[in-house]
Amino acid sequence: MKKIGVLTSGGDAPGMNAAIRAVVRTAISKGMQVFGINRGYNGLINGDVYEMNTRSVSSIIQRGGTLLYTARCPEFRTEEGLQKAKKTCEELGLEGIVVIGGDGSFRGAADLSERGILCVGLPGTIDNDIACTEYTIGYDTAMNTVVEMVDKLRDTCHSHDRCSVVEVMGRNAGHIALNTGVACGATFVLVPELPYDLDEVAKKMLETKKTGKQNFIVIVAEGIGHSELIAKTLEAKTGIEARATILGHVQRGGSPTLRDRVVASEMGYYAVELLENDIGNRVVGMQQGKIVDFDIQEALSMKKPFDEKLYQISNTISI
Ligand SMILES: Nc1ncnc2c1ncn2[C@@H]1O[C@H](COP(=O)(O)OP(=O)(O)OP(=O)(O)O)[C@@H](O)[C@H]1O
Ligand SMILES: O=P(O)(O)OC[C@H]1O[C@](O)(CO)[C@@H](O)[C@@H]1O
Ligand SMILES: [Mg+2]
Repeated sequence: MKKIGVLTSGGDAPGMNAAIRAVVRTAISKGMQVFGINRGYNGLINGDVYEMNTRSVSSIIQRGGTLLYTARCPEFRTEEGLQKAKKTCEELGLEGIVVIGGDGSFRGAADLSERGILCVGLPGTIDNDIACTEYTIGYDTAMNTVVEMVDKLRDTCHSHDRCSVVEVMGRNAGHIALNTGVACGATFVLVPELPYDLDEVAKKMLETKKTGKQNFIVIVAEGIGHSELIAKTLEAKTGIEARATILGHVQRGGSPTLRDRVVASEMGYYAVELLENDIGNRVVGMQQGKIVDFDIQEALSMKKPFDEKLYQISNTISI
């Protein structure tokens, strides 16, 4: 392959820029031409594409967001949209595309691969909810943002002897909630993967209060939601004043951590190696710390286990 494209799609994630940089520079170092596609699959449909060089990606490794912008593109789910995208690729001579995004973006990448444009997916989402990989680009940065915010909430909870109910992102996955809960010493973590009972949460708050505990953090995963109602309910059940905070999109921004920059660089390099060898319809992932790749359909059919051991550890030591 001599000409490839790169795009970002779905929700953005810190480290996407580091991945774009790695793709562009690896491709150029291998004598390939590389084109940036703006706003996900929209750019492919509308021909919003430009040739990149080594300097196009200068000084972006430390920046959050994505230089190529991102979008959700309903038209790409139609045959007409896919044919328009294919036509853009054929006109430009693009033989392969690196798609940085989540599971939806990978479905689109599989559809385009089936139509002759070989795509390689890189997992870019803060949620870490992609089954074929232990790690997704953006996860570490988002969790560190949550930890920084919850530490601030802890300060004011401490001053007022309160409970802070903090809702964190993760769509239908509780990985961010569980890990940040452990890291912030949360009394309870509520995740969509496991059943919960607010009577149990209240009971634990009251029991630990008896031993001298004066302030409380309860982490609620986005998939559970209703954090305002949860705060009110816990206040009514315990008599401890509670406030809800929904952290929201602040979790999607910011300068990527070392881990996100390094993993994004490794995965970007790996994706170009696949395309260089005319291998497409693959998703790049990490297994036991090593970068590996899977057939897209196989990757999409996998199920990600939830770390119940860590949940148990969290409950045991937050007393
Ligand atoms: N089944 C599908 N077939 C073809 N294209 C799809 C399909 N699902 C999603 N896409 C394309 O991928 C884009 C991104 O998908 P989606 O909005 O699900 O985000 P994602 O990649 O899963 O990322 P995240 O969940 O992290 O935000 C969609 O807007 C659409 O263009
Ligand atoms: O960009 P939007 O549409 O607000 O998406 C928010 C969703 O995207 C994510 O940030 C990443 O998948 C989820 O955690 C969240 O549910
Ligand atoms: Mg998704």
